[in-house]
Amino acid sequence: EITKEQQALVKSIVDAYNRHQIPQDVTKKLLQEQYSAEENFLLLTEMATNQVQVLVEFTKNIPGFLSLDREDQIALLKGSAVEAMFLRSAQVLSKRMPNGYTEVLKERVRNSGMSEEFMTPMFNFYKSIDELQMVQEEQALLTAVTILTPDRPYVKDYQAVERLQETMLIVLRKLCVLQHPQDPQYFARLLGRLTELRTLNHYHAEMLTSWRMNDQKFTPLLCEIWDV
Ligand SMILES: Cc1cc(C(=O)O[C@@H]2C[C@H]3CC[C@]2(C)C3(C)C)ccc1N
Repeated sequence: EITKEQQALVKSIVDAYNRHQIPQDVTKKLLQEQYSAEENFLLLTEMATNQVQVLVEFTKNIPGFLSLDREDQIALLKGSAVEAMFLRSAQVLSKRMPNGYTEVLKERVRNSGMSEEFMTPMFNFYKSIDELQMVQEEQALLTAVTILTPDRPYVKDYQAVERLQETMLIVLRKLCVLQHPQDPQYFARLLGRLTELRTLNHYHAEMLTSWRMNDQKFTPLLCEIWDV
């Protein structure tokens, strides 16, 4: 019951999602560089900067995104960057990574000057995403749904964004029914993760402030996307 048009939509989104992955050199560094707090923080900065670049490239490939008002495109990117990054890194951190990466990244996050109060919700989120065992179509569509959230600050044409998000949600729901026939609540649980994601915005904003206070170095791209 997925139409030809919807199949084409899913294919283009999954291709974009896979085309813009985190380059191997960033993940390889995770295993090689030494473990000083400074080195860890620099690695996370590089990882975050890269994830924002990957996010921008992926977003440009979401059918219809580039036909939105230019300023709304920026508002959606800035409004969803944290959530999209946590979704993407949840996949990087998921068990399916080559063994050891997950633990190494967790260790580096733990020893990077990030305080415990952000660590807990972050790793709880990673665990809840891992339990869903999403297929790549679901991961890519859920990221597109997150980016196309109409109620971000400064979005002017709410309806235009809502229409695009609606298209993605309809396809995602069909995919979930086909992919998890034994679990009729699966789609609802996926959307529940988006609610959990929004709470991470708050923790992330505080994390940025605490890093700022310790005069930690950010890259220009990270300063631009988060107005720091
Ligand atoms: C401004 C700034 C932000 C981050 C960040 O958001 O990191 C993200 C939070 C977790 C989710 C994706 C991250 C890279 C993570 C795995 C550390 C990392 C370094 C940095 N200088």
